[in-house]
Amino acid sequence: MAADERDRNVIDADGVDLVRTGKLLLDQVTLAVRPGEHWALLGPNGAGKTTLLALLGARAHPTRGTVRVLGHRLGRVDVRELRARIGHVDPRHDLRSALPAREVVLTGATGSIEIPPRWEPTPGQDARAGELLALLGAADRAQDPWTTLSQGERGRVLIARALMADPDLLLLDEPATGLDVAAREGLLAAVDRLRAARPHMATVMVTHHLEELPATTTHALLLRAGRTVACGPADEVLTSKFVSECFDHPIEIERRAGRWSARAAAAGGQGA
Ligand SMILES: Nc1ncnc2c1ncn2[C@@H]1O[C@H](COP(=O)(O)OP(=O)(O)OP(=O)(O)O)[C@@H](O)[C@H]1O
Repeated sequence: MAADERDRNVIDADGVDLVRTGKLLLDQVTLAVRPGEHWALLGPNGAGKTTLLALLGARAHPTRGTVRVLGHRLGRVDVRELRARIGHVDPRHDLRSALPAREVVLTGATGSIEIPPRWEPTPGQDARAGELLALLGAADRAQDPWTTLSQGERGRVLIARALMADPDLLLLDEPATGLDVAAREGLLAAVDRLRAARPHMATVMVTHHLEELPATTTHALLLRAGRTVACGPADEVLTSKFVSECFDHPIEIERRAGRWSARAAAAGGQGA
C-alpha cells in the first residue's frame, strides 16, 4: 500500500440496502474500516453476514447506498481489478482435484481455482508460497494433496492462498467452523501472527461464535435480520446486552486474556 493510502478507509459502506428476489437482506448498514483494524462480523443464521462479506469483496452490489472498497466505489470500478487486491477466504472453495497444498496457494497469484494451463510461477511467487505456508504453520503440508487435507489444514492453505496477492483487505468467512479445539487455537494463533506481520492490512472475519475470535480483534459489527444491532470498538460492542439482543437470547459475555467467551445468562438478568 502506498504511504498516502494508509490513512484512507479500507471500507466505507454508507446506508447500504441489498434486495434479492424481493427480500431485504441488508437494511441501512453503515460501516467504516481503517487500515490495521480487525473486525468481527457476528450474528445468527440468516443475519446477512455472508451477504455483507460478498459486498465487501466486490462480489455483489448494493441496491441502495454506497460501498467504497480500497478507495473505489462499487459500480464505478472494474471489479476484477479490485478483487485482485482483496483476499477472500471462502470455505466453499470449489477445488475438486488433488492439487498439492503449495500449488493451491499459488492459485492465489492467478486468481483461479486450478493452476492455469502452461502457467509457471516465478521463483519469487514460488518462494512466497512457501513463506506463507510457513507463516500459517502449514509448511509440512506443502506437498500434500488438497483432497487429503483436514478441514483445519485447508483453512490455513486458503488463508495463505488469499495472501499471495499481498492484499490490503482480508475477508474470512467462518475460518474456524468445524475445527477441533487444538486446530482452532492453531488457526487463531496463525491469524494473530499474520496480523502482526502485516500491520496495515485490515481484516473482516465472519463467525457465529465469540470463542472463535482472535485476541487481536479490534472492532465488531453485530447483525440481526440484515440490520445493525451495534457497531464499533470490540469492547463496546461485544457486551452481554448487545450480544443478547443480536441473538435474541440472554447471553453473558466474558473477556479474559484478550479472548471472548459466551454462555447462557443465569435466570434473573443480563449483565452489561
Ligand atoms: N439470492 C437470494 N435471494 C433471496 N434470499 C437470499 C439470497 N441469498 C441469500 N438469501 C437470504 O438472505 C439471508 C441472509 O443470508 P446470509 O447467507 O448472508 O446469512 P448469514 O448471516 O451468512 O447466515 P449463516 O450464519 O446461516 O451462514 C438468508 O435468509 C438467506 O436465505
